[in-house]
Amino acid sequence: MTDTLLSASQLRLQRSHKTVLDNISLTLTAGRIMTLIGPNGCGKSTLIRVLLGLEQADSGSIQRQRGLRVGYMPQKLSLDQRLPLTVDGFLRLARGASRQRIDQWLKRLSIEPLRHQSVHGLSGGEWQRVLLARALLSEPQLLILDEPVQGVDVQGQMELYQLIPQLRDELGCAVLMVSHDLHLVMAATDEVVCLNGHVCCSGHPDQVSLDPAYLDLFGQRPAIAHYTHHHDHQHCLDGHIESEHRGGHTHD
Ligand SMILES: Nc1ncnc2c1ncn2[C@@H]1O[C@H](COP(=O)(O)OP(=O)(O)OP(=O)(O)O)[C@@H](O)[C@H]1O
Repeated sequence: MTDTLLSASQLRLQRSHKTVLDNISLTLTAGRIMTLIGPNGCGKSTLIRVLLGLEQADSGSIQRQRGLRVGYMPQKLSLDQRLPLTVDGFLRLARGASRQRIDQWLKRLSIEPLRHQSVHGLSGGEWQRVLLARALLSEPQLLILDEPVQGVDVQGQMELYQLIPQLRDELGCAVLMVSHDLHLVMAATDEVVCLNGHVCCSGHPDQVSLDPAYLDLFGQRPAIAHYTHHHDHQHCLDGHIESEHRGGHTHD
């Protein structure tokens, strides 16, 4: 099947006598978004590292499409604080970086004004967008995002989860992402895999949210009441209001 970019079969991995991954199989297909969800320590990041080839499973197999271009946004990236590095300089270090692509993704992700800023002074949300830009520089066929919204405020989380399907449409890529909250990613995913060492359940988010295995793991949570704020204008990154979008109220 030509649309299959990566397929993993019966992955098992033990660390210090603990079974971290137990009989995991999954298939990533062009144009589809898969979300891994599960409690802390259930093996999400380890699975991603195994799929990326950064860690070796004890058994099982992984087949990748030949020459597959993968963009990876890690959960953590530690940079030496003593290293003077601007956003532009950081992005230029990435695989696939070219002047044109850096310009393109800085604009597309609305972080152009950060270009000459030090990476060490960025807010959590700004840093996540820079990491996303870095993952996109190789024009990936498969985009892997390990907790892309950590450190991002609720409004920013919504915006990022809206952006991900848009990027999928623009690039035609597959997306594999890790999230802690099924309700937040509901609209931004085609398939959810609920992990707890093994695959507890998987399928469309509507199905998974009602699956007894999911409810066992996460409990019968009350529906989350999201605060929805209908903004009638847009802000620049420095906090000013963009005048063409200014609506019925103003800020100091
Ligand atoms: N090298 C190792 N030695 C021992 N245990 C390990 C090793 N690597 C991972 N583990 C354990 O494997 C489990 C899965 O870790 P992993 O980071 O994949 O979880 P996660 O689902 O991504 O967690 P979180 O949501 O907190 O990021 C954890 O219990 C972790 O302690």
